[in-house]
Amino acid sequence: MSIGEFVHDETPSSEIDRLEALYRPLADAVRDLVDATIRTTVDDATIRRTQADVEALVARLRARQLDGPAGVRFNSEARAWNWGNAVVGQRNALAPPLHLVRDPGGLLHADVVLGAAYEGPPGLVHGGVAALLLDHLMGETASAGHSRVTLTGTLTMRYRRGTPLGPLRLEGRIDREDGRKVYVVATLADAEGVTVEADGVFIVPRWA
Ligand SMILES: CCCCCCCCCC(=O)SCCNC(=O)CCNC(=O)[C@H](O)C(C)(C)COP(=O)(O)OP(=O)(O)OC[C@H]1O[C@@H](n2cnc3c(N)ncnc32)[C@H](O)[C@@H]1OP(=O)(O)O
Repeated sequence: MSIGEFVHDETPSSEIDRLEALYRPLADAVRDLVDATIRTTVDDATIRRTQADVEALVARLRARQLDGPAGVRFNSEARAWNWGNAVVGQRNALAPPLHLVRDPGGLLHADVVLGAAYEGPPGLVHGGVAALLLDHLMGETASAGHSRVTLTGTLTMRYRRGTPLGPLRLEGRIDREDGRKVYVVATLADAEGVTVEADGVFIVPRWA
């Protein structure tokens, strides 16, 4: 990864707010489409008609688009946006998405509801999805409010019990720091308590 992928872009924060408000409902609708596609029991003809409709919508969006991924952009107001991010991308229907909340005292948390699209074992969250969400939350924790860039160096997960689909909470905090290494601990929990514990080393890369 090079620093060239973080692009300085002087789009005002108000315009980013406007674009978020425009795209978020579209991503929500596509997310709903994914869930409906998994769970529908309609007849074959309806499935085929829906497929044609979806293909027409895709063609409409492809009329004008970027050549590659959206990347990460930031302006001089310290506003950063990454439309396609796998966990928080506001235009990404694959992202749950996670809304991160910084608590006084350095804890970062997020409440999320995971549905059928995130299933691994029956009724349970896929282990890789749990790791994905925790990795992102921990990376954001290590970056200390976007004051520095950190990348995941080593991530360790302990799956204590299955995580049921439904409402969940993630929490992360910095345990300690040693030079460019930031040690983060985090949990994923349901209403009954912790299901996954994670600890990781996040590195401020030498190029940052
Ligand atoms: C601001 C926005 C916030 C958004 C948050 C998003 C969170 C998303 C999290 C991710 O998914 S990041 C993507 C997944 N991670 C990567 O792709 C990282 C790939 N690896 C690298 O880019 C480099 O290997 C890395 C930046 C991790 C380290 O390269 P450096 O050249 O900067 O490290 P260097 O070799 O100088 O080592 C510095 C220290 O870190 C230690 N270290 C290096 N790599 C490590 C590693 N992988 N695990 C643990 N420790 C590591 C190394 O031993 C050394 O310790 P000491 O100072 O004690 O000697």
